[in-house]
Amino acid sequence: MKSYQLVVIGGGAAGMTIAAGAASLGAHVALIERHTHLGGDCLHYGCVPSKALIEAAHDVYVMKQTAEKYNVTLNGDAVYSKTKASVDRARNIIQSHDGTKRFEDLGVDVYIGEASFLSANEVEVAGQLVVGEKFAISTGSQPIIPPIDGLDTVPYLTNETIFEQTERPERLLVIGGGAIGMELSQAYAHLGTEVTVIEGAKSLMPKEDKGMVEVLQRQIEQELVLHLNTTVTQVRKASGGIEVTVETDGESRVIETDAVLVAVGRKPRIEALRLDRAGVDVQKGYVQVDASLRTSQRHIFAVGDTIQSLPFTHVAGLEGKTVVTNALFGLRTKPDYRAVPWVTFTTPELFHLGLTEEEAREKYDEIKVYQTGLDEVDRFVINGRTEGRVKLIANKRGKLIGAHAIGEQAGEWMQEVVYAMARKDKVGQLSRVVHPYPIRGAAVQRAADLYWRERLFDGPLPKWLKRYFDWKQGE
Ligand SMILES: Cc1cc2nc3c(=O)[nH]c(=O)nc-3n(C[C@H](O)[C@H](O)[C@H](O)COP(=O)(O)OP(=O)(O)OC[C@H]3O[C@@H](n4cnc5c(N)ncnc54)[C@H](O)[C@@H]3O)c2cc1C
Ligand SMILES: NC(=O)c1ccc[n+]([C@@H]2O[C@H](COP(=O)([O-])OP(=O)(O)OC[C@H]3O[C@@H](n4cnc5c(N)ncnc54)[C@H](O)[C@@H]3O)[C@@H](O)[C@H]2O)c1
Repeated sequence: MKSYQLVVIGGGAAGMTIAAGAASLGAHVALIERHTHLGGDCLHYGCVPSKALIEAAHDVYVMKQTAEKYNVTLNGDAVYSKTKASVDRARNIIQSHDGTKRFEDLGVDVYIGEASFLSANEVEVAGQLVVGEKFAISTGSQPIIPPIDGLDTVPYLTNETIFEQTERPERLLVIGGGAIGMELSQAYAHLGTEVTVIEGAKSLMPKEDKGMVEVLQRQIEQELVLHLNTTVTQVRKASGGIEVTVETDGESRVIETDAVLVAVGRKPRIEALRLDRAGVDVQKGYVQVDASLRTSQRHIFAVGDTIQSLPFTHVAGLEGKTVVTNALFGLRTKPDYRAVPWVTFTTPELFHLGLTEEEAREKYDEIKVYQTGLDEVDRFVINGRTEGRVKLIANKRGKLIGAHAIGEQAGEWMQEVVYAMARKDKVGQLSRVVHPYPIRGAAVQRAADLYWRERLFDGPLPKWLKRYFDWKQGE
């Protein structure tokens, strides 16, 4: 039996941040991971392989578009083993930065095995007893598998298996039109797969600003088949592949496919932890925490995808840093979620910060919306990639409360708005930032310029100025 000042359970984005931070400050730390590798979902089954796949698929898409544009004939299809090699390469390199050795060098004891609480201060892992003064639960999440008749009779894919496929399916049916569904369905479509997406809701990506989703939907519908407001009622093996029965407005139809990807959301991975034995409260499947990320047992913290905050790697990191100081020094600091952006890496990219227009209208009596199409921004015109828009949302005093964009590389050039929101800037301040001509970020400035145009030209000022200049002329 060994005892530690801090025991971190789960070696993903949040757990690695906590273990490295606490050990660097000199604490005695244990890090427990059920897989033989650290890195968590983001590195092995999430962000990294998905972005590598998207990038490879994007290369193929751009290559085909470019060939068509310049009248070049391409022979043959992209070989999937090369795409898979890009995915493996990205994972391997990043894994080498985040391997067990890095943590052992920092003085962390790494335990490999699935942890379960025996009591509020003891966990068992691979037959060993580990005792802790403080604990951090960072065990992440797992895919939700909907109760669809026959789904378990076919080898359906999830984010945990799709990146291991060595062959590209000719036909892919994706259940769920959210972040994973959109990113992966489009990537496979770009690689040449015939893709069908089944989304239960009336629109794609319900958490996103509607104006942005409209643009995405227009693009997506050119590349794959989309069924909204549709449910899957049955899945079964057939001689030619897999038959999926779907229902829209009471009407059934059967779709034949070679593979099915389930992407209908995620839930915390906490069953194995036996939180009941530690006395940690769980509600609706999430670990309950207060604003300082303490659970119902004050010495046990929970972070990342196990709690009901924002399920992103950068948020897991933000929460992990908060836990280091709170657990080691007994502080009550809170993660600041006010300026947390996220990006869906579709083509074009979808950027989200703060309130959507729909949420802002519900929350405030009066809001201001400043938006511009990318066809009004020179760099997008030059590149011939004008599909997209930027929307800045402000309260009646002009303070930024939301920002959304869809466009080529929107995740990169919208970052200046995150800085502005974190500084509690007004929209007008973004207009004063000098942007080198002709970068894509000028789209932000162009939308922000509308703030001044409204103030200067839509009010009484132009009338007064006209009178003044008429008077001067007549002097
Ligand atoms: C396909 C996909 C794409 C994504 N893309 C992005 C993206 O582009 N950007 C972004 O910000 N987010 C993305 N995400 C979300 C992101 O992956 C998660 O929000 C992030 O990984 C959460 O970090 P975490 O530390 O909470 O959990 P994880 O990174 O999943 O780490 C949890 C770790 O705990 C381990 N564990 C679980 N139970 C136990 C146990 N009992 N004992 C020991 N160890 C245990 C797991 O094996 C895992 O290693 C994506 C997710 C998916 C599925
Ligand atoms: N770029 C990124 O940052 C990124 C990328 C991928 C995933 N993620 C993270 O992973 C999380 C999970 O992604 P996800 O796509 O699984 O979930 P999601 O919540 O984003 O989307 C799930 C979708 O499935 C639909 N749905 C639910 N049940 C259904 C059913 N039975 N039939 C048809 N449709 C159904 C929902 O209406 C929703 O649109 C995201 O919330 C996000 O935080 C992030």
